[in-house]
Amino acid sequence: MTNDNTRGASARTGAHAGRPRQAASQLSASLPMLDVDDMPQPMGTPVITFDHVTKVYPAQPNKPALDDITLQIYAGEFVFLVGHSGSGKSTFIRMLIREVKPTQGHIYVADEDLSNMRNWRVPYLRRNIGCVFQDFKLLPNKTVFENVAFALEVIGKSRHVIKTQVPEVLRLVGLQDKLNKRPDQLSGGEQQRVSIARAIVNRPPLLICDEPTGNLDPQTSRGIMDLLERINRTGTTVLVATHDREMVDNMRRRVIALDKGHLTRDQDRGVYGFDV
Ligand SMILES: Nc1ncnc2c1ncn2[C@@H]1O[C@H](COP(=O)(O)OP(=O)(O)OP(=O)(O)O)[C@@H](O)[C@H]1O
Repeated sequence: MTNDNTRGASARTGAHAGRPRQAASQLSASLPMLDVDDMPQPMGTPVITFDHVTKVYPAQPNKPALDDITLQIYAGEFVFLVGHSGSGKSTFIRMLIREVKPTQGHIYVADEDLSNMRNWRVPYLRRNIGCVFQDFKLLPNKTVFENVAFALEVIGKSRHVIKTQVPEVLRLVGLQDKLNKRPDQLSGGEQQRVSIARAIVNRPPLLICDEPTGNLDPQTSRGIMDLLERINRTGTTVLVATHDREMVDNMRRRVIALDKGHLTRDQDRGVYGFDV
């Protein structure tokens, strides 16, 4: 596959050498919530920078999971990460939340270099990144309200904040009538809405979704993508790793394609583009 990089030059330049480091508590402030009407143009400070990032897992020393990836994602963008199974999408995401460190190169989230980040700062990083996974990861014995509230409790938010923000976010995802249901009393689409509500209840500037529609039928998937698009319109940067060809082709957002660990395409208003 050819490297079809159609992004503007400004989206690919800008090494971080010499930039001041920021305290973890300043991450939110440095990732402004933009008021975005349409598709935002790359501008301002990148939310995510990959600077010649390579990841080699010890179990596969001759086959990098990611190989020399350089790219930037800006505040307010909606980006699809696509590629065959094993192309490196999950590794890309796991590195962003510092579950995995690069073997070479640097990753910056809001100017903070994750390679040098002290372990005690990692929870502060993760407060600023909402995560949604294919398998929802809800707590089965807690209600919808409690599942979302838990995300605020663990970071020490007051009962007043919880009482205000949880119903508000559940209204946003259309679950205001299901506050007292347990996950096993909900459909797959509703469970995914709970997990999205949990991911955004603390208003993170960055939302990362790994196969958010992988377990859902096409109509339910469209509802989830509409919701992600609405969240993006409030200014949240959204990164979605997916195999969902129909969704990517319909939404025509930025597409970053990986193939065997290589960045093969980075396209505005892109398409899924792989033969099945
Ligand atoms: N913990 C690990 N140890 C060794 N190799 C790994 C590990 N995790 C992933 N890999 C390898 O790294 C490569 C990229 O895997 P990754 O899971 O990032 O791909 P993916 O695109 O997310 O795949 P999928 O769509 O199936 O989830 C694969 O060759 C995989 O076997």
